[in-house]
Amino acid sequence: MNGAAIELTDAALRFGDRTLWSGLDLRVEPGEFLAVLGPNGSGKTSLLRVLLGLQPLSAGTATVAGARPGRASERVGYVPQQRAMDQGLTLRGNDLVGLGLDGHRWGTGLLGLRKRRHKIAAAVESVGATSFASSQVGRLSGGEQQRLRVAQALIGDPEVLLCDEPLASLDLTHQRVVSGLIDARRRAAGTAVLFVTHEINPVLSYVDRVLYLVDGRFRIGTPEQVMTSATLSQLYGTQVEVLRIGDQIHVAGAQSCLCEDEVHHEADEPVP
Ligand SMILES: Nc1ncnc2c1ncn2[C@@H]1O[C@H](COP(=O)(O)OP(=O)(O)OP(=O)(O)O)[C@@H](O)[C@H]1O
Repeated sequence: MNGAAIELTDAALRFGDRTLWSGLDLRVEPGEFLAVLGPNGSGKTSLLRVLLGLQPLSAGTATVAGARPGRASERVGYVPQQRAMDQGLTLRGNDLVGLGLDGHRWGTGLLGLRKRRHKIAAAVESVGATSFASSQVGRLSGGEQQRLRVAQALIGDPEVLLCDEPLASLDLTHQRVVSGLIDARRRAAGTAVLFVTHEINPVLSYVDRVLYLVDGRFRIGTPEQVMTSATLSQLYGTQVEVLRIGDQIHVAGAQSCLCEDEVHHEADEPVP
């Protein structure tokens, strides 16, 4: 792919009187890992919705995988937040992953079906899900379901991977597995990753740059540039302390901020 994987120019998003962000210039390169951080309601998911073509910008322009948002969906993968699927869901893991394939590309003949099956098996194997991919997804654990969602998002070999808090409600082990899979793909295939998260620590070693949104303001830069007491205090408009403990970053003092220390539990209950 020539040029940026994602490009926003002087982009703004407003709902009524409220400006979520404006004057946003962002260029994400192929293979880059960009973390999008910010408190609840700062517009992280809305940014993803813009890039998916589900939400028009109020001003400015956006390009994703070389096209207007939503126009190149076969070149864009999407990993949603982990949510336990209905236990009664009889869809099998392999079929869930297969939903990520563009049906037209494979045809309906025997050859097409065989190629499709191989492609699904390879995607399932790449996320270490072979042993449970023929089970009904409703009976799988949250971590297993999330691995299948990553396989579904990656099976079409996307140029851009959009992730909406894919680690939320996963335990630490599965956070590592899922984020490691995403990192491995962008290194191997040059997939650009835009990763919305409340917690930077599970992905800190992968993050090239951070887009940090707070109440209409934002900062873009490397974690070293953005995750400092001075920068976050300025963004939040109040004193915020950023502490580096070992290889982790802890943010203290920002009201409803990063929630770095929030404990996540594996979601067992279906979320309505
Ligand atoms: N279509 C819409 N119409 C009006 N307001 C909206 C719409 N979509 C989102 N909002 C508002 O925009 C704000 C930002 O929402 P968004 O979901 O993007 O935040 P977020 O940063 O992802 O938050 P969280 O961390 O809680 O998931 C919220 O206050 C939300 O209510």
